[in-house]
Amino acid sequence: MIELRNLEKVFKVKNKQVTGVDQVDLRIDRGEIYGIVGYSGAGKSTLLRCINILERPTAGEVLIDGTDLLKLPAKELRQARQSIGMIFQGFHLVSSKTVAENVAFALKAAGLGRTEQQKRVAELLELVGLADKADTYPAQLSGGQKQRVSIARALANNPKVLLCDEATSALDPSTTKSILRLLKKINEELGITIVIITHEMEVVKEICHRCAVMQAGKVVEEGKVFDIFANPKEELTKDFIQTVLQFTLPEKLLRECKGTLVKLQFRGDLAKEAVVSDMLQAYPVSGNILHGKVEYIRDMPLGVFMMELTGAKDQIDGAIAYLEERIEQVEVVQHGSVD
Ligand SMILES: Nc1ncnc2c1ncn2[C@@H]1O[C@H](COP(=O)(O)OP(=O)(O)OP(=O)(O)O)[C@@H](O)[C@H]1O
Repeated sequence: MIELRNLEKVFKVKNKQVTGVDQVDLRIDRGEIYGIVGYSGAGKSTLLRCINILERPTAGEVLIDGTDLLKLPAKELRQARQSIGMIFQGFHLVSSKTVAENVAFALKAAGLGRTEQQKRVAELLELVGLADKADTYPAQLSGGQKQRVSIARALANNPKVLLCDEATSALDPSTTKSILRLLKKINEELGITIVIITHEMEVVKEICHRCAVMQAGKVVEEGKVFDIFANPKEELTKDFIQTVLQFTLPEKLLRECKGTLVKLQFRGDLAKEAVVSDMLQAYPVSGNILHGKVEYIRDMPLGVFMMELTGAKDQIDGAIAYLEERIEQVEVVQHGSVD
C-alpha cells in the first residue's frame, strides 16, 4: 500500500548538499505496523515526512495504493494527505484549546458540521480512553494523555495510514507501553497501517510486524521483526538488538567462572529445555545456567541464556557441537581454564 521507490532527499544548506534519504526502496503492506529504526541523523524523520510529502523528495516515487503523490496537483495532494494521519514526539497540541477543540479542529478543516463534529469527537475520545477529559486543557494533562489527544486528532478523518514520529520518546517506560498498546489496538480494530520511527528497539519489539534499519540515509537491513531479532545480519542491527537482548554477567562471577561459557539463543522456551537436558545426558559434562531470559517479540518467544560447561575438553567440544546442531545460535563466550 505504501511503496517508496528510489526515494532521495537532498537538502541544500548554503553551498553544501546534505543527503537526508539516499535511494530508499521500501514496501509497507496494508494493515501492518512497520518500524524504522536508526541512530540520530540516520534519516528516519526525513523518510517519514517524505511519505506524506511534508518534506518533498528530490527524486523517486511515493506510491500510496498505487498513486504517486509526487505527481498529484496541489488540491488532490491535499486530499490524499487527509488519508495519512501523523503524530509527533512533542504532541503539537494547541494549548489555548480544550481537548475536544483540539480534536475537532481537524474535523472543521475537513468541513464537518457542528453536530457531526461533536459526535465524532466523543467517539474518538472514547477510543483513546479520554472520554472524561473533553473540556480539559493540554497543560492539565500528562504526557501520555497528550499523546492520546494527538492520536485522536490524527484519526479524526479516518486515515488509512498513521505516521508516528518518535511518538513515545518523551514518555516514561510504563506510559510508552500504554501508548503502544493503544497503537496496536488501533491497528487491529481499525485496520490502519502504522509506520513508526524510533531509536528504541524495545518499541519495535513490542508492536511492529516488520522493520527497517537506517544508517546515513539508507536502509541497511529490513525484514520481519522476529527474524531481525533472531538473526541480525548487519553490525548496526546487532547493536540495536543488543539493547533488548543483552545481559551482562557480574565481573566477579566472570572472574570466578573457570569453565567454558556458552551463550545460547533459541526460538521458543520449551524447545530448548529438552535439547540442554539431552546434551547433558549424552556427554559427561556439567552445565550450570548463569543467566537466562525469554523475550517476547510481539508474541513469539526468543530465549537467550548463558551456561557454564565443565568437564573434559573433548567432551565439552562434543557437547558444543551437539548444541550447535540443534540450537540456532551458540556462541562460546569464554573458553574454560580448567577441565
Ligand atoms: N531541514 C533540513 N535541512 C538540512 N539538513 C537536514 C534537514 N533535515 C534533516 N537534515 C539532515 O538530514 C539528515 C537526516 O536527518 P533526520 O532528522 O531525518 O534523521 P533522524 O534519523 O530522524 O534523526 P533524529 O532521530 O535525530 O531526528 C541529517 O544529516 C540532518 O542533519
